[in-house]
Amino acid sequence: MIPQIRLPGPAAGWTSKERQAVADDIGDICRREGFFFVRDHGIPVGLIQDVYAEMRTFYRLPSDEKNKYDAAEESQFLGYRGLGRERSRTHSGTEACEQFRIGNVTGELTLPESVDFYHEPFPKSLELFHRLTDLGDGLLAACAIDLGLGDDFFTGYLNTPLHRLGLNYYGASHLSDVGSKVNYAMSPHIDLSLLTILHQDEPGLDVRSSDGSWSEVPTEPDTLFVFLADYVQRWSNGRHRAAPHRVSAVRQDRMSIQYKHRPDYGVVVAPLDALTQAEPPKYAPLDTGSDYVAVLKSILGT
Ligand SMILES: O=C(O)CCC(=O)C(=O)O
Ligand SMILES: [Fe+2]
Repeated sequence: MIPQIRLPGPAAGWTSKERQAVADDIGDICRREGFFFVRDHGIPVGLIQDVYAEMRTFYRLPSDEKNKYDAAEESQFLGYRGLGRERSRTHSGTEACEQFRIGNVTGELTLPESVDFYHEPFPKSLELFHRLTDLGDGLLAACAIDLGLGDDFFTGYLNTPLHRLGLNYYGASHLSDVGSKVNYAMSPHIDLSLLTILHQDEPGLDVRSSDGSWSEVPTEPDTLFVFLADYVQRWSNGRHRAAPHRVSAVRQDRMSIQYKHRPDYGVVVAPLDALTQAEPPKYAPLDTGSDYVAVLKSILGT
């Protein structure tokens, strides 16, 4: 059973007392499993439905239209990843889905088009992106409180953050179209983010608990699924757990919306001194700029 947390409404309006209450509610869960549902997050279900409508419109376009938005290092990996474009990190094939990313870019890298170009097909998605950024900030502050770091610990690393909204489409025939030899549509992984907030229109997401067992994440229209990811786990020296997840072999059309809350470009994430006194560092430092670009280049083959 996945825990469900009731939030005190839209995160942009949380008082420090409310943030503390959220920290009290999620702290134990973050330390044990790192995933949970949230209700009463203040994001209208209608907005989420509008995003699915935008996705349906986009993914029905002919390939040459979609490929105009092709994701590459030059686009800071915003844009479209067609079927067969993203390599699996765990097997020799590709992920069995089409994807689109919108989000922020960094001034430290160049972008050939205006960022608005990539947001053009997705105005409602951009609105959702901003609301999820508020929620990500609030949940991250609650994590920081639970870790004893103070609620604004992460804000210094979030000046021009590279948050991302992923819009994924898993078509009923995509697994066979890419000749997949494995029984899942997206390989098991943890996200390269601080935390991720996800909504799915159909089941398909599986999450791995700390005892190693996988369970299916149910679909609940008015709740969001939250899981912790690499950077929080690394920074906290594993005190907060990143949740491995995958997408099972999908036999019908399925869409997911995942918001990845990310720090600035070029932050070196390493276990914090304050959290490595009892235990030695378990994770190597990771650069949210060069290391992130290297991972994306390796999976997108650019
Ligand atoms: O589609 C999903 O439910 C999960 C996708 C995912 O894990 C990702 O894009 O990182
Ligand atoms: Fe993921």
